[in-house]
Formats: sequence, structure tokens, C-alpha cells
Amino acid sequence: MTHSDDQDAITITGLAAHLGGRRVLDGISTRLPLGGVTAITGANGSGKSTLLGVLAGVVAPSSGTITRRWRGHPAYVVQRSAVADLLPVTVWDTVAMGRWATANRWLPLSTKDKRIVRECLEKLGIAALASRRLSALSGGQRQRALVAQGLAQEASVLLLDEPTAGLDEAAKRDIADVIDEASAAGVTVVQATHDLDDALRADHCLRLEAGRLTGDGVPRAVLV
Ligand SMILES: Nc1ncnc2c1ncn2[C@@H]1O[C@H](COP(=O)(O)OP(=O)(O)OP(=O)(O)O)[C@@H](O)[C@H]1O
Repeated sequence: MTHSDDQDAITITGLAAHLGGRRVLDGISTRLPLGGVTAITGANGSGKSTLLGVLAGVVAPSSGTITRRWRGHPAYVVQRSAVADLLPVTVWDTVAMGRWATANRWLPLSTKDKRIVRECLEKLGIAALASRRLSALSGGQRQRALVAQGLAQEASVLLLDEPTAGLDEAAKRDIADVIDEASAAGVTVVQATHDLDDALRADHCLRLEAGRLTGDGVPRAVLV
């Protein structure tokens, strides 16, 4: 590791997690840079989503400690395959839900909230799709909507589960730009990815194998 403690957003020590009675993460200790981009890599089933779930607070660790140096909730963008196809919401609704963390969800959105929703739709190039049902979008368009929802939360930590999986090159570039922009604004980004270019572009890279950390450092050293 090249950064010091006070530059860490998250410090993980001796983390283990179980799903369905099986240990799927074991002995994970690492530090994730504040305001940097961390890529979590590894084969299918190696534990990437589970680690993101632990960071998001939706998977409880069975042992170990996690020290978070940020306030509020992280924004967590799940894999698009985890979103029900028949969810009866529009693209606008989907992104507007990102404001629920700070706005009162029973009241109409404020002018500021609507502006943020519009800006996030534009950043992801889906403003023209705002009134379409999420379920009527292509996989790539849906992925853009989910990333826009994550951005709309304006959280200081953005957790992305394979945000570019199955996307064309233009969509991948758009999402890479959004990640760079968020990181430049001080947001700590952690993304699970199978994409070598995405991982190489990160500041820091983890490699998981069967729930254990087998690589931790600058992407070139971990991946090549
Ligand atoms: N709900 C569950 N109950 C039991 N086991 C689970 C559950 N979800 C995932 N697992 C198992 O936990 C392990 C880690 O899964 P995880 O989804 O974290 O891997 P991943 O690296 O994100 O995989 P992928 O690249 O396919 O998305 C796998 O062996 C998987 O079969």
C-alpha cells in the first residue's frame, strides 16, 4: 500500500462473511483510499459482490472490523440483473429515488432535487428516456439509469457492482467519465469489475480468489 492511514476511506481488518451457511469471504484486510477509485477484481463467485454488500451494510460480516471514515450512507448501485424486470417505475422515478436518502419521500421533490435528477440523467446520456419505463429499456440503458440513481444520492462513497458489464464502448466510456468526475470531486469509488481497462484505470486494485484477498495494490502490479 502506498497511502497512509489518514488517506483511507475504509479500513478492513480480518473480515469474514457467510452466505447460506458458507464462508464466502475470509481473512480480508485492506485499506481503501479516500477519494480514490478502487477496483475489486476476481473470477465469478470469488466474493466481489459480497464484499461490496459488506461495505454497503447489507451483508453483515461474521467477523472482523470495518472502520469507515465518512458520514452518511454510501450510494450502492447493484448489478442490473438484481433489479426486477417488472418494477413499474420510469427512468425519472428510478433516478429520483436516489434523492430519497435526503428528501422526504412522501412530499414532491424540491426544485433542487429535480435539478440534481435532471443533471444525473444528462450525465448518463438518458435525459431523453426519462418518461420510459425502466423495464422497457435495453440492458445498457438500464445500467445507465442505475448509475444515475447512485450519483443522484450525492454520497461521499459510491459502490458500483459491475457497472460496465455488457455495455458497448460508448457506454463504458460514459461511465468511466462519471467515475473519474466523481473521484475528482472527492467521492470514494469502489467498483467490482471484470473489465481490465476499468481495473487498470483505478487508483487501487484488489484481487479476490475464492473469498480470499490475493492481490492488493496499484492495478498494474495486481493485474499484470
Ligand atoms: N444468497 C446466497 N446464498 C448462498 N451463497 C451465495 C449467495 N450469494 C452468493 N453466494 C455465493 O457466495 C460466493 C461469492 O458470490 P459473489 O456474488 O460475492 O461473487 P462475485 O465475485 O461477485 O461473482 P460474479 O463475478 O459472478 O458476480 C459464491 O460462491 C456464491 O455462490
